[in-house]
Amino acid sequence: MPELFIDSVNHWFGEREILSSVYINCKIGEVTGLLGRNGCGKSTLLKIIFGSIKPNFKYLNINDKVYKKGYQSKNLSYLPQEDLVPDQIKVSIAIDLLCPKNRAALLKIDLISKYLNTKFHELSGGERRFIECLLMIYSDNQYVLLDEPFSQLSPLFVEELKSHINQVKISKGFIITDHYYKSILGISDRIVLLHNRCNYAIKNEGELVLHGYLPGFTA
Ligand SMILES: Nc1ncnc2c1ncn2[C@@H]1O[C@H](COP(=O)(O)OP(=O)(O)OP(=O)(O)O)[C@@H](O)[C@H]1O
Repeated sequence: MPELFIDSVNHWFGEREILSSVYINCKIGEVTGLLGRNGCGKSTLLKIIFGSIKPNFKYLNINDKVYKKGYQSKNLSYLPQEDLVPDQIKVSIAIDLLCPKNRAALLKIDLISKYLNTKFHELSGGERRFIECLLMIYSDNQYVLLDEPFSQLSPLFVEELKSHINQVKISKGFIITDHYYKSILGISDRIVLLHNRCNYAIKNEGELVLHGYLPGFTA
């Protein structure tokens, strides 16, 4: 099955080791949920996969080909925590640039058709985030990295976004991180926790307590 995986990720910021022998993957048809405490290195890991941070070491493989930077595969979309599209670009132009093959599907979405001729800086923070997430979900690429897609969104937008991810995931692989952990648990086929610089495969919510991500009861 086609797959993106990154192995043996090692990264230091100055004297501090952030990631140590980290592995994460996603297959086509799958959502991998990435959880972890503030500052544990989730965004750094996504940036390393995309290629905007050069780590001390990593092995990145996308569809059986090795890459130095994920974006060089021309098959990887990445939503950073920050704004994605420049302020002065209109929604319609962003669709042409990022999702030409899926324009028709995007035009069926109410908020997109409403704001087609609107510039990104004229949208509210949540509207902008929602549309930027959709641009990545419906991008022409097979693999999609989403860094905190839900955090600025009202509950209805969160549900709508989850439904779009479910609709397209048959032909795509996602790695998604967010602190709306219930949404991540709900939408993911697998959960990876970053903790103490390492990755852990998580089988249930109890293990998130065990590893200190969720608060738990002590005897
Ligand atoms: N450019 C940088 N230079 C030095 N340290 C950095 C840099 N970027 C991030 N860090 C540090 O690396 C650690 C991991 O940061 P990162 O943004 O990857 O965490 P995160 O898991 O995404 O956190 P959050 O959930 O709060 O968004 C943090 O302690 C942060 O202070």
